[in-house]
Amino acid sequence: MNTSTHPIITFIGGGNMASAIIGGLVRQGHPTSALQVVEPWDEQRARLAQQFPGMTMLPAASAELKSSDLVVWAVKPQTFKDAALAAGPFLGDALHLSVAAGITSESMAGWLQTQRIVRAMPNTPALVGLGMTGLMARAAVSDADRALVERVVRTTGELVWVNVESDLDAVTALSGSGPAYVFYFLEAMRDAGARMGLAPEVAQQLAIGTFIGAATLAQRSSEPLQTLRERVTSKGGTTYAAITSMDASGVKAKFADALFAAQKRAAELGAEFGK
Ligand SMILES: NC(=O)C1=CN([C@@H]2O[C@H](COP(=O)(O)OP(=O)(O)OC[C@H]3O[C@@H](n4cnc5c(N)ncnc54)[C@H](O)[C@@H]3O)[C@@H](O)[C@H]2O)C=CC1
Ligand SMILES: O=C(O)[C@@H]1CCC=N1
Repeated sequence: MNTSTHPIITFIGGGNMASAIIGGLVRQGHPTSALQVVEPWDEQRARLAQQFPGMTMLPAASAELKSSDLVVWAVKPQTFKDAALAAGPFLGDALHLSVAAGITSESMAGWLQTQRIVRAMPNTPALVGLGMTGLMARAAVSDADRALVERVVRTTGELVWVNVESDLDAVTALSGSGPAYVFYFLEAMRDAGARMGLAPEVAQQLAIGTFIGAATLAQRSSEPLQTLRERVTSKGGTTYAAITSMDASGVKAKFADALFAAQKRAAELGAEFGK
C-alpha cells in the first residue's frame, strides 16, 4: 500500500461507471494525482482529462500501473477478459474491485492470479452521490481491504454487503438496472400526462417530483410500503381505480418477470464471457 493517505486508484475502462466513481472520489477530496485511467477511446480520454484535470490517462495498460493500490474494473463484461489479460502483468499486488455485471470473482481470480477481489454492483445515481451499491468480497479479502472499498464506494452513495456471490445477480436486476425502470415509469407517466392535455415538461416535473417525494417518504417512514400505498388509496376513489386497473393487467407480475429476466441475463453474461 502506498504510504500517503490517498491510495493510488486505477480504473480499467473510463466510461459511465468509472466517471461516476471518479466524480465521487474527487468531490470527497481524493487528489486527481492519485487516480489513473486506462481508456483506449481517444475522445473519452480527452473528456475525462478535461473533467478531472491531473489524472494520469493511459491509452493501454503499461508499467505505470505497478503503483496501483486499488484497481477498479469498469469495462463491459464482453471485454473484461481481454482487458484483464492485457493489464494483469502490470498490476503488482493490488486489491481489485469489479463493477462488471455477471463476471464472477472466480473468473477474475484465474485471469489476474490473485484472490484480493471484491465485486460491486453500483448504479448511475452514483453520478449525483445517491448511488446504491451491492458488494461481495472473496474469502481472502482482509478487513483493511474491505474498509478501503467501503471508503471508495461511500463517496458515491450507500452500500450493502452480500455474502453469496450469486446474490449480486439479484442486486444487478434490482438496483443496478433499477434506475432504467424508474426512467421507464417516468416516461410512461409523463406521456400519459401529456395525452391528458398537460404540457410534457409540466407532466415530467410532476412525475419526477412524485418519485422523489414517495421514495423519500418510504425511506423516512417506519411503516410498511403497503400501508403507505393504502393511505393514498381512498375506497372508490381515483387511486383505487388506477391500482385496480394495474392489478387487472397483471402489472406487478409482469414487473417481477422483468427483474427475473435481468437476473437471468446477469448469470448468462458471467457464463458467456467468464470463460
Ligand atoms: N451503466 C450502468 O448503469 C452500470 C454499469 N455497470 C457495469 O459497469 C461496466 C461498465 O459499464 P459502463 O461504464 O456503463 O460502460 P461504458 O461503455 O460507458 O464504459 C466502458 C469503457 O471501457 C472502455 N474499454 C473498452 N475496452 C477496454 C480495454 N481493453 N481496457 C480498458 N478500457 C476499455 C471503453 O472504451 C469504454 O469507455 C459494465 O461491466 C457494466 O456491467 C454496473 C452497474 C451499473
Ligand atoms: O445493463 C447492464 O448490463 C448494466 C448492468 C447494470 C446496469 N447496467
